Amino acid sequence: MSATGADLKIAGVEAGYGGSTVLTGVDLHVVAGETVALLGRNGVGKTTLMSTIMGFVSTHSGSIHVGDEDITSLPTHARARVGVAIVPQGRRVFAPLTVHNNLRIAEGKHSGEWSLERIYELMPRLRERRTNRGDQLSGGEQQMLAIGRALLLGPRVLLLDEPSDGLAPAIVAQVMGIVRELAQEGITVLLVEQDLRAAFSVADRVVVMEKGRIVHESTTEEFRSDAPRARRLLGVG
Ligand SMILES: Nc1ncnc2c1ncn2[C@@H]1O[C@H](COP(=O)(O)OP(=O)(O)OP(=O)(O)O)[C@@H](O)[C@H]1O
Repeated sequence: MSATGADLKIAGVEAGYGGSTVLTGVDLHVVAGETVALLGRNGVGKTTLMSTIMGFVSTHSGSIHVGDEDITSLPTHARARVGVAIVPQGRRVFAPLTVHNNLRIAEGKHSGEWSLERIYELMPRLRERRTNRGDQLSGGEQQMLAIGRALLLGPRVLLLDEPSDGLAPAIVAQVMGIVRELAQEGITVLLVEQDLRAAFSVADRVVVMEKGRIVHESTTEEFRSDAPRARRLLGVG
């Protein structure tokens, strides 16, 4: 059956590394079941926001809620239990392990509705490659494996950090097709993406970060209809 997404509410979040503040007051509400693309120039804090939602980076002030639960001070493993999972930038699959074992490690921890069988149904390529090691996979296959590992945690909110990075256009389209299917399942998706075409192909809404805060929010359609504004916000040609 379909997974139920949860609201992700970020209010006044300031966070950073050691003494330096990267997020300077992020307000963002992703509604349950929505797919939001988080865009912005390099270094504005997109990955830092993802890391802060996961608890890899601690929040200095403000709050993060998933559904009714305040996760602001929870350790990462407890956030995962509440239903937040990340597909990190760079994929980070276990190179020496087979596809199957990469998935089985994640499977042990989950309580959700994603079985290994369901992952293989969603991404048949992984079933074909199940006895291959992580480091024998193509970039696209690694991305699918990283998505599979996150799904086995039973997420209500799924964070994807630049899933198209380094992939050929045809493979990007395939990965975005998978993201669309997850959205159709009702999972809440927050997607950091440099490939605008890819982002637009899945996102209901677009939010743009600049200097550690959200400076623009609109529907994808509205964002696309104003190319000069998009160029100004993203610094792209
Ligand atoms: N582990 C870290 N330790 C210290 N500073 C960091 C760390 N990671 C990122 N930063 C700094 O935080 C700022 C925001 O970086 P972040 O990676 O969040 O931006 P981004 O918008 O995701 O950029 P990109 O699109 O290049 O990934 C940058 O100034 C960066 O140098």
